[in-house]
Amino acid sequence: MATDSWALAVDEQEAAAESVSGLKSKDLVNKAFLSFLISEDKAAQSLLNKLIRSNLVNTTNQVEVLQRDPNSPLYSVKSFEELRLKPPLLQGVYAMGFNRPSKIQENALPMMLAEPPQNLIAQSQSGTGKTAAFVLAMLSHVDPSNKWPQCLCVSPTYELALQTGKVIEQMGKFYPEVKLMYAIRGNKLERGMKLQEQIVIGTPGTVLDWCQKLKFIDPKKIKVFVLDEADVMIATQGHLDQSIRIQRMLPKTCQMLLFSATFEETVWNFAKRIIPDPNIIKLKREEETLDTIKQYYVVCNSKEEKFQALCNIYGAITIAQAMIFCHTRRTAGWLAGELSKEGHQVALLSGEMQVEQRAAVIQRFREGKEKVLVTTNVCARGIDVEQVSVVINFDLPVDKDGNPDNETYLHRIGRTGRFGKRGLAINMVDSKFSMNILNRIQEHFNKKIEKLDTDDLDEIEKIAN
Ligand SMILES: Nc1ncnc2c1ncn2[C@@H]1O[C@H](COP(=O)(O)OP(=O)(O)OP(=O)(O)O)[C@@H](O)[C@H]1O
Repeated sequence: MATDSWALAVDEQEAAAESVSGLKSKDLVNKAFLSFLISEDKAAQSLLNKLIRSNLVNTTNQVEVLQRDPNSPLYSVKSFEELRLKPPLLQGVYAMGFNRPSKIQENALPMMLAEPPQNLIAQSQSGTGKTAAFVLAMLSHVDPSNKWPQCLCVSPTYELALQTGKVIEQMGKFYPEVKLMYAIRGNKLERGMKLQEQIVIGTPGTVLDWCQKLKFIDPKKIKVFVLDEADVMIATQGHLDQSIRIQRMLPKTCQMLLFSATFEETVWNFAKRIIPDPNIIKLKREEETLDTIKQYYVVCNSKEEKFQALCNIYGAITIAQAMIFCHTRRTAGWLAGELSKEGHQVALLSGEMQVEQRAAVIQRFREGKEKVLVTTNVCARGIDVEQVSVVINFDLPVDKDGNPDNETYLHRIGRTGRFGKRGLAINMVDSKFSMNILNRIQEHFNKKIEKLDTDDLDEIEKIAN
């Protein structure tokens, strides 16, 4: 981030922090609730992931397939040719730079393109090719000579719908007869009109209105129904019911597809309710491990001392890029300011930034324009920055009850086996409380965290080897 805009961000942050300190307790509760809402904003996180991702996420895990009819042969394809796609679609796929189907696509595409249509519930982490898969299925099933909606896709938010719409436009670039319409709030149509576009993508509330109240869409003519980001969907009040109400209007013959990045019990229950007789495809997330990470802790008495320890570390070893986690926005803002004064190029990821602004900060960091990324956990959740060799827990991760947040600890510093790069993690301890958290984290993972004396430059130098 350029110094000016960075300074601005810090100013804003500090102003926010000051306004918090001046609040009465009731307001503080509201503020806490607000930040809880932000932290739980799955839709924002999902969008952020989409915006910053440039590549397919590969995993070494195997896809699990559960077929509705276990006797029917299981097809998987290793090339797009095998799918016998319409030529303009194959052209679209190649123009997007896809050489071969991703792991999940190998199994999902033959199922989705089969005749008669099959229903599918598919779960795999973000970036594994789900969107591209269902977009291809929708485009394949459309009959462009019929001028009415045939495919309906619901997404949890306007922004996510737009992102999927972009993929439809890209992949359908050589298939201009197929038209797309966005069913999103603000897209006002004349009463009594009937849509001519073959694919409609939108948010559940508007899609429901367009099918039921305004009758722009005849749900009985829908051939493919896609419910995207089911985990995000059910986290939003009202979306679950609206999705079910849309689904009930569709004909029995309609193909129903549901996608989710995670599979908690609640998502499962919803998926089973909404998708009749499904095939199921699951691709587990690659486990993270601490095996290739050297872990240290430093004992300090205050945040100023922690900052000094950090400077000593920077003075002794060369750090290509580091990510520093703080507990609060206020600390993050302060620390970014101090580091900047020391001449570091600092990026600050802050909770009140718009999702696009956050994506831009991460993108710049990825490109190496900044060497240090200071952030709170809330902002960085779900973001994998594999290139970072050093992670500093300026504050240790704790949950809302003050217990160690082991999962977050692992996610911050762990690496997936495949990338296995060596890493360095430094934990700052500044009280009995945080020492206790550190010990419990150590016990939980059964991995020793070594003490580091940051006043001893020789000792610090050794950790870099
Ligand atoms: N077969 C493929 N070959 C190469 N790249 C692909 C392939 N399929 C998808 N991609 C690319 O990989 C990235 C992730 O794909 P996609 O968005 O479809 O995944 P996703 O599982 O839907 O993730 P999300 O839910 O976050 O969107 C995109 O940049 C997409 O263009």
